[in-house]
Amino acid sequence: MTTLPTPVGSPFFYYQDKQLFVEQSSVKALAEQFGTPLYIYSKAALVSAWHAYQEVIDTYQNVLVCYAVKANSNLAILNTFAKLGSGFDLVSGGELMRALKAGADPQKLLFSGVGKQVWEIELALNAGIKCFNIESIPELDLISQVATRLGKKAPISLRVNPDVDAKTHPYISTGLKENKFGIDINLAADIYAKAQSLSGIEITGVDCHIGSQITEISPFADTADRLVQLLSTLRARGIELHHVDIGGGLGIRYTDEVVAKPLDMVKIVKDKLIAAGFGELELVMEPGRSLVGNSGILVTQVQLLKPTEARNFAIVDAAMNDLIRPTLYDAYHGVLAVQVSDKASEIYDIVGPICESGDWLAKQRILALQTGDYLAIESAGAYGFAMANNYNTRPRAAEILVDGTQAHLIRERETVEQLFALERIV
Ligand SMILES: Cc1ncc(COP(=O)(O)O)c(C=O)c1O
Ligand SMILES: N[C@@H](CCCC[NH3+])C(=O)O
Repeated sequence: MTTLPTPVGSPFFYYQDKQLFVEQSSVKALAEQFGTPLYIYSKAALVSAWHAYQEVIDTYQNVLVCYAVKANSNLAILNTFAKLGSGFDLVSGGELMRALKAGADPQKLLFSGVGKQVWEIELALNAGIKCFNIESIPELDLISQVATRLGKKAPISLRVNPDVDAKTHPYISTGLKENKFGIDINLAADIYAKAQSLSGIEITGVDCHIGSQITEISPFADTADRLVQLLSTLRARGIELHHVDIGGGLGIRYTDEVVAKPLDMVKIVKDKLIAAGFGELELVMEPGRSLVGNSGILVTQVQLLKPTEARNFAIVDAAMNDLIRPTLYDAYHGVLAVQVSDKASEIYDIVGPICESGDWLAKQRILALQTGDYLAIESAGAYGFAMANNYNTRPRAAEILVDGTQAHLIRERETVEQLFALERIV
């Protein structure tokens, strides 16, 4: 008897007759129809992930969830969340244009990031976004100048760096003193006082984001303690805010992680705010990965098997340019056979065709493989396609959104001609 693997994270990916399905659609049929490498997202999984945040909104009312566009910025994904009522957290003018194109409400847009440029600030001011999350004093001055020139006031939060340990991978931790992000929380009260005196600035909130793929609640609790201290200092100085933005960062299950629900995390933060007399402030959140990560897979086809003395390599048609997380963070992604075989299993490293030793997607996985088989790389909905690139002149993959039995092509596969269309021989 062949035991079927268990997909992680979402019930919308499952096996039926040894075949992997996304909702009511066969992954093999989609791979044959659209080719590989292929990103496939489940609409039901996206909506279900949103519902975990809707539960927070329903429980506490005065809550705004702003999906972090960087995690997966496809217009169809943004539109799905916009229709569910989501706002968006943006880090570039490009993301702002995407969000507007996808139907975002400008009043639910946040602009984060350490290096906002003048054209991006102008675009955001003219769109009438909810808030700029400010990361430094020079940025505060710049935004005030641009707003004054346009005859506007820029609504701002200071992104404070609470110096808490998010207990995650160092490359995706952002709330420690040595990270480039945010403003030292101990300096924030004075900078708010300065902001009050700037002609182009309207203070509306405080913001923080301590890192990504956080699985424990305690770093959020520590952050809430630090925020409450700051809010009290500001109140004593006569500065009242409208909202508290606790950022994103909740993790997902890649293997066996047990991750807190958004409501459980928010309850701890809200309890602290309420106890300190700040319960009436609007709560803003910027989740990315937890809304999309386990809603997507990357499907790839085995090109050939290459046994060597040290390793069995399965060389597949997806590579580090399609999904860079293993190479960049040593990240683990589950690998599922799209069609489970009764043949004997072996241990494989799943690698791409790119000329880098770091070009691997998974190591030491037990699989029964032959040339032509399809594999699904799990938990690829967040920071997958969004971080894809064209290294080795590889066109980026197509993207499909499955809704029940229907599959919508939401991004065509790039062509090689498109990759050099902007280049000139001189
Ligand atoms: C400012 C900001 N907000 C939100 C996010 C989304 O984070 P996550 O995908 O971990 O929820 C990020 C990325 O980590 C970020 O840098
Ligand atoms: N790209 C990272 C997350 C970074 C989040 C950006 N602040 C990842 O794949 O895990």
